[in-house]
Amino acid sequence: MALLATLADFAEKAPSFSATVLIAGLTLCFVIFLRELLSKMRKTDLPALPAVPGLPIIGNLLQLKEKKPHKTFAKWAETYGPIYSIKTGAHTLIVLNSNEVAKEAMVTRFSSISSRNLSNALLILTANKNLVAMSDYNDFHKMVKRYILQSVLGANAQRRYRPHRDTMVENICRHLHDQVSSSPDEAINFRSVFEDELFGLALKQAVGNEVQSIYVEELGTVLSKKEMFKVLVTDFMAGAIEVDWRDFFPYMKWVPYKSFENNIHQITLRRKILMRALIQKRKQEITLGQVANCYLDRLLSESNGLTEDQIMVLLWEPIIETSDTTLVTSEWALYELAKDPKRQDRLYEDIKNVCGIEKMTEEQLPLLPYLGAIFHETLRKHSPVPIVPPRYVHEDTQLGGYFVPKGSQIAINIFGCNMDKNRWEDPGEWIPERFLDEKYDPTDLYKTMAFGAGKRVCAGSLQANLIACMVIGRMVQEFEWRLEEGEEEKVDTVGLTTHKLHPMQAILKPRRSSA
Ligand code: HEM
Repeated sequence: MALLATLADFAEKAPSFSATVLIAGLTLCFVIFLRELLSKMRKTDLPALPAVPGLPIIGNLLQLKEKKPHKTFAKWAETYGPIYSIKTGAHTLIVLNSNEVAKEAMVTRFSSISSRNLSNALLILTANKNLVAMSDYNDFHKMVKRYILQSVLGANAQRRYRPHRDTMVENICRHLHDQVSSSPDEAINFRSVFEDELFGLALKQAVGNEVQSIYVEELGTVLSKKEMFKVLVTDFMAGAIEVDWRDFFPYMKWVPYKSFENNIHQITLRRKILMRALIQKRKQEITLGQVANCYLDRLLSESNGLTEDQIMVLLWEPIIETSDTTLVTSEWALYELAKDPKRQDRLYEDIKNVCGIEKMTEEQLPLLPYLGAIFHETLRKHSPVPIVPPRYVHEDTQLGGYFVPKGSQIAINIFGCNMDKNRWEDPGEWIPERFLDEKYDPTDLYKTMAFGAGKRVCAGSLQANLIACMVIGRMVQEFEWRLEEGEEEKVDTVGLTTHKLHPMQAILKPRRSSA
């Protein structure tokens, strides 16, 4: 009111027309300012978030020493509820553990929480957020998401790559048959066979062929496919969980941490050199007129505006994404089936009823709802991406009825959502039948939060579904699976995604001849 009176007083002394305009303008500004202030005050009237008690300066960091924060977060949710805050050094991290609050953050309040907050390691490894999955939500993101969907992950592109997937599945069957026939009583490491084939598929989609080896001029040596896998996949996965303590104390950024920096820079440099060689190889093939219809061809033809470094990381993205989470899902599903003969028999009978003596095909997937249920239950219990790459709140907002201030970081704990006792009966048990309930649409890929939600939902969910379901189904159609003794207890995970720490060892008995 005092401000309004001062304005009136000022107007009396000013020439009448311009004074009226001025008063109107200033009054409008004041009303806007007042509205903003009131809306802020209303927000802060919301209750404060429950906070997990921690220590001064370091907050809850010591409680997160074990490299499986998703499990600690889910445990805290039992005491503090589905949404609470913790302190990670200088930062406030808001942790979401139920489908309701996670969806509110990913869909309803997305516009206030749409940018990424990456660790120092991830910033370097993603060449400053140049991946579709790690970029902020902006024009660059929309453009490169369109590229990857049109060229690799969308329905049309996946139809084009169908022969590659079929070849991959049959190669896996052939390798396993060979191993079983040469040593029938020996346990088999399914992962080592699948990993190699899946990486081959990733290379075919990205650069047009499987590349069994490549001469890398900058290294002066030939790299085998196994060595390429290490440079492009394994090293990144290890680097991504490297902790730089300066992430938690930004005011200490000036302190050098040489061992961390050297390690991450080495990983990035080796990847860059190898990707450059792969790109060079494809460019030579293009000049020779070899058609491949791969992602690189598209990136090169669309490259106006994309730098060489951007093309390199964008091309690398589907290689790492194809090679990891689908493998995690398929291995856990086969582990659960090998442990559970009754459910394995049920799946086998279903496949036999639908396919007879013929090999199962992708066209038959919609006719196999139990296989679909196995896929979704595995995604739920083993949450391949347990925590969504952190988001950043760039304007004041609210979640779950609590005020969430600008500057907070958000961790969406998918594992916590999938273990929520209020949503899932016996969440710790693997019960695929729960997804046969008629409340679920069999074609819905998003029955759990495994793929995220909203505008940043996983772009690779269709590919993941096709590959994992075909691999699980064909493996059970081809072999009877039993865990080797002592395997049942080996449920520990390692890494950024929920990789089985000990690759599954299973005894396989062929159900069909290798022909
Ligand atoms: C079972 C397998 C998979 C799971 C559980 C999974 C899960 C996820 C999750 C949780 C996100 C983050 C969503 C967010 O930030 O809100 C994501 C994003 C993404 N995923 Fe997947 N993913 C899988 C397979 C794949 C595959 C095979 C590819 C590609 C080859 C892929 C490509 C992507 C991309 C490009 C994004 C970024 C989407 C965007 O930011 O707009 N994913 N995925």
